[in-house]
Formats: sequence, structure tokens, C-alpha cells
Amino acid sequence: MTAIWWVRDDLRLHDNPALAAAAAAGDVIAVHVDERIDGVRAAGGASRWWLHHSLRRLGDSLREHGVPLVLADGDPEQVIPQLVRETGAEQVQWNRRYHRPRRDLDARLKSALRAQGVRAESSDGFLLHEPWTIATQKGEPYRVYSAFARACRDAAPPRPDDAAAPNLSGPADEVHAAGHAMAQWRRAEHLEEILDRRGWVPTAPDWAEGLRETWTPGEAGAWDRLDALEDVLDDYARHRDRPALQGTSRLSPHLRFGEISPHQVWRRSRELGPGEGPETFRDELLWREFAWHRLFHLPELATRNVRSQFDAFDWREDEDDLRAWQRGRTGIDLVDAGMRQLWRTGWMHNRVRLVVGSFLTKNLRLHWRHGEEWFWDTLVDADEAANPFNWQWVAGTGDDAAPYFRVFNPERQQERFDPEGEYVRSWLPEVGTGDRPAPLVDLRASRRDALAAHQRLSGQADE
Ligand SMILES: Cc1cc2nc3c(=O)[nH]c(=O)nc-3n(C[C@H](O)[C@H](O)[C@H](O)COP(=O)(O)OP(=O)(O)OC[C@H]3O[C@@H](n4cnc5c(N)ncnc54)[C@H](O)[C@@H]3O)c2cc1C
Repeated sequence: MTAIWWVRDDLRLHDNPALAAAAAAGDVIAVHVDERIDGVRAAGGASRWWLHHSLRRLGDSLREHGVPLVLADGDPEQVIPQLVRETGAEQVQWNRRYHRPRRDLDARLKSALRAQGVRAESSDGFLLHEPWTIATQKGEPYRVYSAFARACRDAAPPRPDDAAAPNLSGPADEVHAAGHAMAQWRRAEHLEEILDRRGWVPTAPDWAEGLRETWTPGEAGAWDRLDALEDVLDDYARHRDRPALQGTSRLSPHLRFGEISPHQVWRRSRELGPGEGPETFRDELLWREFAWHRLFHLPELATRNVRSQFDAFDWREDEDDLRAWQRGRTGIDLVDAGMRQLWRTGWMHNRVRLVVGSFLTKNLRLHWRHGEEWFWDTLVDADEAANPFNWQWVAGTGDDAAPYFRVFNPERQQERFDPEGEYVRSWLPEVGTGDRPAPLVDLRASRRDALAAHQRLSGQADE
């Protein structure tokens, strides 16, 4: 029997319930669809770069087991049934995703396949807990992180270790899919050609040099970061806010693309001990979880203020200021250093994300959606939940968010978290040379303006 494994944000062989189910059924054909879905944004530039390399590496790993990776594009509701017809597959397996337009599509496809007598099944491969399993006593979703995290910790522990990849085999060479024989899909050059045609790796200009230097997309790269966790966790609670240090795991893009599962990361952190470091780290994994559960319940998280009173907020519109922020030319050292780190490496330290987010939405009073969209395009870990969730958190428009009137002062933040200026100098070598733009805004005056705008909003709410 042949089973199709529909690869989505689970680009790994280990601890992958959908792949394990397909392998248990018989020969496996893996398929990835470059899909276009109404109501879902296309991946940003940095994510596309990542996906190109991650798919290539997944193709290499599957090939070692004789399993082809088919690269298709278009509407999955057409592509998957067509593949089923072409290959004679009797099963389709996938891991669930949680944004409503994607879930709706998956549900429609599941029904359509089942109606044709094909066994279509979904599994839990992306989160620690399915969103419908963590609820208050009234059966409602949690809106406050601390209560949510307690409920997660009280729930069933993560899946037991299943270190071995499943036993895999592929279909006969003469089976065709998407116009090519399986023998072709199993060739590295064939995969490379099709990936190249997608145009996800920039050439003119090649802005990905810093990404190549920083990251190794794919399951092996994820395992290297996981192995390095032991160097980080002991001091995690003390070092995680210091951007000049390698004080955090840098697992975020690997988790984003499912090159490693949160169960694997949680388990490893447990093996590394109780203690303040590992506990604080697990709290962060639960923030990831919280963001996804919120997206499950709030599908418009990226486009609507969770706290709707902010719909009337007096945001400014200023293209020049936005561009200066994006390019790291605000004249505020910590902000510019962070934006340069992002542009060069596709990643920014969490503390600095908070600072640049506060600066954009408060000192510049530009809408958080502008920041969210820029991050969406430039972060290698940009995801549909954590990105809008955290932007709404920083802007004060989200659930359990930092209040709008809490404005980070970037200079104080630098004194606290980069006291020697190491981080700032590493991204802004021109600091101290006089070759820096004048600050875009006066930090005190712009803070006062932001607070006044918030006051006006509160006044309206009271009327
Ligand atoms: C404005 C803003 C936007 C953000 N956008 C994203 C995004 O698109 N994708 C993303 O994964 N994270 C996002 N974050 C959260 C956080 O900055 C990153 O997850 C973290 O910096 C990744 O580095 P790390 O893997 O070394 O984290 P670690 O400190 O090692 O944490 C371990 C893991 O926990 C998760 N995590 C940690 N902090 C958070 C958080 N606040 N929210 C959700 N998950 C968290 C991540 O999966 C991370 O890999 C954003 C934060 C802010 C303030």
C-alpha cells in the first residue's frame, strides 16, 4: 500500500506522527505544496530562503530511505486528490495546523478524500498541547499567560521519546506524480531544479549572505542547536536578556518549520535538569504555545487589535520614519543595532525585539501592523502566531499585553542589558565615530506624546 505524507511545517523525520503513520501503512510519497490560500499571507523573503534549503535537506534525508519528495504548487484541494489518483495512494497523512483558513481547507480536503474512499488523517505534530485541550473550568480559552502556563504544566506530559526515525520505503520507479516518474523525484538535481524555479533564493541582489553564515536550515541543523542547549540552560535565566551573549537557544526558526518538535525540545530541557534556567526556558516554550492557542481562537490576530478600543487610537502615518526604522537609521543605537541584526541574519534577540517594537509603536507612534509586516518579511522565524501575538503584546493592544503606557527607554535598556555596548558596536561599528544620523525623535518628548494619545483614547473609552 502507498501513503502520501503531506509535508507542511514538519520538515523532519523524527518524532513526526504523520510520517510515522504513513510509514506504518506502507510505501511513502512525501509531497510539499507551494500553496496559495485565501486569507493566508504568502511566506516572507527570509522564510522562503529557509524553506528552500530545508526542503532540499529533507529531500536528501528521504532519498537515503528511497522515499521521493514531490514538489507541487497550487491549490492543495486539487493537487492532493490528483496525486492520490496518479499514484494510487490509499492514505494521506498530515500534521495539523492552527490558523483558521488553513484548518478550513484541511477539513474540506479530509472530507473530500474520505468521500472517495481514501483514508485521510491528521495528527498533532506542531504543539505540545492541542488548543481545544487547554481550557478554563468553564471550557473557555485562557487569555492570561500565567493561568494558561499552569494549565499546560498540569496537563499530560510531553510525548515519550521516540528517537528512531520510522522504517521508510518508497514506491516503484514507474509511478508518476506531477508529470514526473518517482525515479526523477528521487534525484537530488531534479529537486534542486524545481526549487530553483521557485525563485526563493535571492540572486540579484543576493541579500542572504548573513543568513547563510548564521543558520543551517534542516533537521540536522536543528539537532546541533538542540545539542548546544546544555551550554545555554544553566545560565539561561541570567543571560537570556543580554543580546551580546549567546544566552538563548536560537531554536526558533527550527521550531517554526518543524525541523524539531516542541516535545523534543521540552524533553531535552527536562533531561538538563530542573533549576531556574531550564524552568525559565520551558516558560518561553509555553509562550510559543500560548501564541498559537490565541491564534487558534483569534484568526485575525495579524490584522485586528485584540483590544478593540485601540481601533480609535491616533496612530501616525509617516513613510520616512518607517523606512528609517526598517533600515536601522533612527539614530537610536540599540534600535538601529537590532534592525541591522535582523536585516543581516534574519533574527533579532528577544530583548531587542521588545525595544524596537516599543520604539516603533510608542516613540514613533506608527501602527504595530507596519512592524509586524516588516518582521514577517525579514525574520527566519516569522510565524503566523508568535509574530502578531508579540507585536500586539508590545503595542499594548493584545491579551495580557504590556500596557501601552509602558514605554521602553532604549537608552536605559542599553545600560541595563548591553552595559559595555558590545552588542551595539557589533552591529553598528560606526557608533562613536560621529557618522550616525541625528535621533529621529526626542525620546522624552515622543514618550509624552504617546502617553497623551493614550490618555485621549482612555478619555474616549470613559465617555
Ligand atoms: C515584536 C516581536 C516579534 C516576535 N516574532 C516572533 C516570531 O515571528 N516567531 C517566533 O518564534 N518568535 C517571535 N518572537 C518571540 C521571541 O523573540 C523569539 O521566539 C526568540 O527571540 C527566539 O530566539 P530563541 O530561539 O533563542 O529563543 P529562546 O529564548 O531560546 O526560547 C526558546 C523558544 O521559545 C519560544 N519563544 C521564546 N520567546 C517567545 C515569545 N515571546 N513568544 C513566542 N514564543 C517564544 C521560541 O520558539 C524559542 O525558540 C517575537 C518577539 C517580539 C517581541
